[in-house]
Order: sequence, then structure tokens, then C-alpha cells
Amino acid sequence: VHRDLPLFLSLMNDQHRSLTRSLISHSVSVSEILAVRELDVDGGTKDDGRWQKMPQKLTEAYPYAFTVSYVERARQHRWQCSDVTFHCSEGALRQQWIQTIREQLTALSMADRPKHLLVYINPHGGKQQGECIYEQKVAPLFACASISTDVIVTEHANHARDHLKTEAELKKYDGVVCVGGDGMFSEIVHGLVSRTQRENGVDQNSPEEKLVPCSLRIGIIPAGSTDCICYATVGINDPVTSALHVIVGDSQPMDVCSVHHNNTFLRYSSSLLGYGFYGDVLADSERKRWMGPARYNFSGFKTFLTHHHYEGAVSFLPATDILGTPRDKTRCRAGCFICQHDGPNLCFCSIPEYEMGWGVVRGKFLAINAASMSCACPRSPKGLSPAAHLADGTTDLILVRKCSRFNFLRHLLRHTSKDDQFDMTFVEVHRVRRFRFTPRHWQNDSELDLRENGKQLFSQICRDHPACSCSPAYSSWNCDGEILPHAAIEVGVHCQLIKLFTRGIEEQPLFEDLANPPCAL
Ligand SMILES: Nc1ncnc2c1ncn2[C@@H]1O[C@H](COP(=O)(O)OP(=O)(O)OP(=O)(O)O)[C@@H](O)[C@H]1O
Repeated sequence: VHRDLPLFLSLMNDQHRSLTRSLISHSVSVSEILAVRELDVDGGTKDDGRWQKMPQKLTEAYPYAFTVSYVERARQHRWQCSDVTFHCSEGALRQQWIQTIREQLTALSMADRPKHLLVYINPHGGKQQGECIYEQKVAPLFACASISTDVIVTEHANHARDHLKTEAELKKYDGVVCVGGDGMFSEIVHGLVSRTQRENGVDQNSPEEKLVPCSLRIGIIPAGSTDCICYATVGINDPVTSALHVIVGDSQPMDVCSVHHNNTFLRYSSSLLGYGFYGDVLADSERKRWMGPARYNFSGFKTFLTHHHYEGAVSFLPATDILGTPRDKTRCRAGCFICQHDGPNLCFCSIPEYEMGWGVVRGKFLAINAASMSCACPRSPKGLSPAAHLADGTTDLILVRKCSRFNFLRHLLRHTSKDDQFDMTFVEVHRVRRFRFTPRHWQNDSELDLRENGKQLFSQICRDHPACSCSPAYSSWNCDGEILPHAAIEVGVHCQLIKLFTRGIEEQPLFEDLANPPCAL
């Protein structure tokens, strides 16, 4: 029995045509088998409905059965758990099959399948279904695959982050799973990365410091309102699909950006950093939480109408020694060649700054965005930067200069069409390793504090009135959905700092129907 051999096909063809289901031209790699278990035919324990359709004569001739649970691919990157039951005439033969498959699965467990997981559930994420999703859809799969879990239902925001940072006995686990949305994922990243740095004596406050990669993988069971990270790394936000990726022990490295202000660590970002338009949308929507999810559309429309621009200088370190560019037509997919080639070549801080060719762009910007992944989501299937890579050690810096409302609308609409959103005179995009933003008229923090109170009132009035032509001096940074308190920031990409229990988005077979042929009897 070989790992990738069409194991059951040969069993069926050679000896046991009494299968409940024909698998003509269908093979399952052992790496996608979840579990194998005996079926007690005599006692009538039939957890497979198809078993009952077996003619009596056949069950008598082949009374020994076993069931194999495996991953079956459905449409649009969805995975589901399927069972197939095999029948033998001899008990010894059945035992041989079960033992052989179990040996294969044990070998996989030794290599990369998790055996013990720490699970955090946010009961308040998305539609507040986190606990129910875990109990009904995920826990039974983990149990079937003999994965043991310690489950913590969070009691407040940052519970998971703080527990991971200090208390959690991480040595006991093979991975950390969060049940929630992007905010919950961000908590796990902050907890794990901070803990890893502390244990390795790395000072997070130094922007120049090379961070130590986390050894534990992170699984995301989507139960939030947007689930962008899940969508961009799996291709779908489906709890069962994500649980199956955890069980088979997938591993996808991912870059993480560190954000600093004045040599002080602010936050980590793994998807989008946005100043101007996306910062203003988030800041406005936070003030309108009472509106529920409708606030995003409302704030988006309002921010579009206000059309504020912000002056400043963006300096950046272009990633020059790489194969990919932000204008590529190819996409980051499972087994991505660019991530494997460019990622390991990029070492944070490996080149002294004076030898590097930093570029500077000054001007008035409607938006400054840094996309560390495509940021694709159901609303924008190609995302902010469709060719961005998960693990190449770079972020795509998108600068949208001041332009007319009409042109900005054209740019925004292109995110939802096939047209290139970067092919516009007022838009430029650079693939970078690091960047800084300094707003014009930037004052240090103490000066800002003095002026803050007086200005606040007027900037609030301006923000709330789309017709006001007076642009406030500063926007806010939207850091993966959280507002940052400072406009002047310094960002560095840390190549492959974390690993997820995914494999990246799999290429869709050209003809989906042929990939999963209907079962013939
Ligand atoms: N028990 C809790 N009570 C209140 N807030 C919590 C709790 N546990 C976690 N949180 C916070 O809730 C915030 C939102 O959670 P989460 O990301 O799971 O859902 P969401 O915001 O609906 O989804 P998305 O981030 O995908 O839009 C997170 O920032 C997290 O810090």
C-alpha cells in the first residue's frame, strides 16, 4: 500500500465487488483520509445509510466491513467529509486493511497532522454562532480524526490574545485554532507572535529587529462577519472546509507586517493597512456601530462623498530581487512558485539601510493602501491587489493620488470588474519590503496633544459634513479592521512569520464535473 496508490480501486476490482459504492476512476490519496473504522454488520451498527441498501445475500457473503472517511472536493474550493464502506469475506483481510491504513495515518500524524489543539471560540463574532458552529460542524470531525482539544470560550475582547501571550501551555499543542472572524485571527496572531518574541528575547519595539517565526500553526474556523483571511487563504469561508484542512495537517506560511511609531510597536497586520479612504470608512463605521452591518455601506458611501485627501510623504523600499510584480496576471495559489522562490530570498533587515534604494513619493492622496495578500472577499472577489502573495516577504503599496470623484469611483468600481484598477494615471503600485508614511505638518506627540482638543471639534464637524471642502489634516490607519492612533508609521514585512492550517487556494479543475464524477453502480 503506497501513500498515493489508488488503494480502494484495486481492492474493489480484484476481490470485492460487493462495495456499497463504485469508485470507478476515483482514487483518494491516503493523505486525504481522515479515519478508518470497523463496521459491525451482524450487530446492525450501520452509521452509513448506504449499507442498508445492500442485498441480504451480499451481506452474508461479505460480512466484514470497514468505513473510510475521506476528503471530497465540492464546488468552489469547498471540502466535505465523505464515507465509503468496504466489505470483505474474511475478518482477517478486513483487519489487514484497517491496520495498514492506520499505519499510514500514524505516519502522517508523526509528520504533520495535529493531535492536540488549543481552540478559542468567540461567542460574539459575526452572527454569534461560534459555539454552535464548533459543536455541530467541527468538533465531530476532530473527534473522528482522533484529535483532542482544549476549548476556551472567550469572555471578553483580547482574552485569547492575553491567554496566548502569558498563560497558555503551548508545548502541549500542535496548533491553535480560532473560531471567529478576522478580529479573532488578529488576536491569535498578536498573542502567538508576541509570545514567540518574548521567549526568544526579541524586542518588538525595535522596527529593525528580525522577528522569530512562530512554530505553532494557526487554524481559522470562519464564524465572523467578513472572514477575509479565511476567504483569501482557502478560497471559501466554510467551517467544515477549514476544519478538514486542519485535520489533514496543511501548512501555508504567511507574511506579517509590523507597524511602529517612533520606535514603539503598535500592531501586526496580515492583510490590509489603509490610510485615507479605508481609514476614514473604518473610523466612521466605528462611530455607527448601532447601525449593525449596514454601517459599512453607509460609511463607505459617506466617505466617498466627502472625498477627503491627505498630504504627506511615503518612502518605501522596493523589493527588487523578486520574480513577481503587482501587475502580474498570475495569482497566488496552493504551492505558489513565487512564494517559494521569492519568500526565502527575502530576509528582513539583511541589507544595511544605506545600501538600499528607498523611493519617496510626496503629494496629496485619497488613499494609501498596503495589501499583504489579495484581500479578496465575497464583495470583491479579486481583491485590492489581485496578484499579491501570501508568503513572498512583500506588501503591495497602492497610492491613489488626489483625483476627481468620478475618477475615484471608476477606480473603486474596477475592483469588482475584470479591468485593471492600477491602470489609471493617478494610481501607482509598488511591491515593497518596508515603507514609512509621514503626514505633512507632522508634529510630535506632545505638540499634537496640546492642539488635539481644539482641533477635534472642528475635524469632527468637517468629517460629518460631506459638503465641507476643508480636508482634515490627518486620516487614520485601518490596520486589519482596527484603528491605529498614529498617522506617522513605519511598516516592515516579516517574511513567513506565521503558518496557517491551509494550503492556499487550490486551482479549480477546468471541468469541475469531471474532477468529481458521479458514482456509477
Ligand atoms: N467574548 C468576547 N466578547 C466580546 N468581544 C470579543 C470576545 N471575544 C473576542 N472578542 C472580540 O470581538 C472582535 C470581533 O470578533 P470576530 O473577528 O470574531 O468577529 P467579527 O468582527 O464579526 O468578524 P470579522 O472580523 O471577520 O468582521 C474581535 O476583535 C475580538 O477581539
